[in-house]
Amino acid sequence: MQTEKEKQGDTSVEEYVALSNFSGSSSDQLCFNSGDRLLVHAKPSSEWWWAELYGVRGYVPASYLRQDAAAEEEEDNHTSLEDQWQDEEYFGSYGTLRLHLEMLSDKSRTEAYRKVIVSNSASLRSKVVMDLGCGTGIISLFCAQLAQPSEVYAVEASSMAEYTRQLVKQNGCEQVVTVLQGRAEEIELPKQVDVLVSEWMGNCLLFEFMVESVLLARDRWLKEGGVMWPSSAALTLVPCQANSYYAEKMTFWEQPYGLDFTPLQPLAQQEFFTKPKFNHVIEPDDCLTAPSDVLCLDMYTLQVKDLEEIKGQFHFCVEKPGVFHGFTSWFTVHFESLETGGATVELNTGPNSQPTHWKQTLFMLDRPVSVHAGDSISGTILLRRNPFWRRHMTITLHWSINSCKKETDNCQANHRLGQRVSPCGG
Ligand SMILES: N=C(N)NC/C=C/[C@H]1O[C@@H](n2cnc3c(N)ncnc32)[C@H](O)[C@@H]1O
Repeated sequence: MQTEKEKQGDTSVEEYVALSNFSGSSSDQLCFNSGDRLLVHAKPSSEWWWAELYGVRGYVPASYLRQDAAAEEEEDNHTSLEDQWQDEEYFGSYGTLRLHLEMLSDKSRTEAYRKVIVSNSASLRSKVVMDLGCGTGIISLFCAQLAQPSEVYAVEASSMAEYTRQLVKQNGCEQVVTVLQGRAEEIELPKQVDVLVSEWMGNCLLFEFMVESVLLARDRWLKEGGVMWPSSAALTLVPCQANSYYAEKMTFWEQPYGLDFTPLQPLAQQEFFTKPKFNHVIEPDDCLTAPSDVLCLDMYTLQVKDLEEIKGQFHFCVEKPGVFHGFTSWFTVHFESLETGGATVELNTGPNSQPTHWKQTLFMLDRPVSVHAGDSISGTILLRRNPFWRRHMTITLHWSINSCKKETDNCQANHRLGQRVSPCGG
């Protein structure tokens, strides 16, 4: 039987299977559905391929496709959904103390949740609370100690749950707090809840995609009119300088020990500047413009399907001359008051707030660009969830710099374009 390749008589054509639906966002992109068999004619980049479906050709995202043979292979030793969520590794990592110690040692984060409980203690009286992904149970213990809810369901999927039960007992909270071990989207709660509280935010806000579990639990267990904590979340971006990082990873090769190692600089760019730097600490002075919230999530209306692709736009006005090395991002979440008109609590992980264990995330440009006051940097950010590895995403930044140099007495805007595609995952 002739394969598609033989039929096409075109040796370079390969057949791939679509893993997920894709609705293109521009006329040169091909729309397809999960299971469609596409003919890939060219792979101009690692991100976008030129493919054909039912005789129509267009660009398709490579991460949505599996090589046909591999797809059959996968069919045979079927990759389970748990594997696509990497549950064993993920919940295994939360079964040890390392990450819980890091989160508990983060005063800014933990105090923010305590402040939410304290400032809503009166309204929490007789309420039913779900603490999703409770870890050691710190938020549930705050609720039981600092307020008088009638029930707190502390849900934890990892093996930490058995210790959390001991901590609840050790602190005399077993009358109020019930620890339930299991994935929040699978366990049964005794009743609906008035408040769903969770500390789900990952790097770049969404990495780990624990937020999906929060949304599923909201739809299943939150009473009509119930409260989500956090209530909203925003991802913030700012064009920035990163002189020390640039010096450390790039300038270094110019003259190590008096030798010229510059032929290694293209390697350094590929190895150090094509992936996000998660543990970056940006100084306020490194910001070239005012920061801007590029994505805003409303935890009451956000749907799981919205998480596949989230788009934002930005337009930054450069305030001072400097070197544009890249973009830095961080997030802020807000906790609305249980009382109408009550004070909102904010947890801001940016450079002008108390440091947190998330720090900030730096996306380096391939090469730095000098900018001047009055220039503008505008473009788009696209968070695209990986259709296969469900805790991962790719962040794509497109930008253009419009600079208006008055050197020749007239304003010639010169247009410099850029793109950074960053895989955000393990
Ligand atoms: N990354 C940040 N900020 N926090 C990570 C916080 C993760 C904690 O929540 C638990 N967890 C995560 N997802 C679920 C789920 N669907 N059901 C039950 N427990 C879950 C993990 O085992 C950690 O203990």
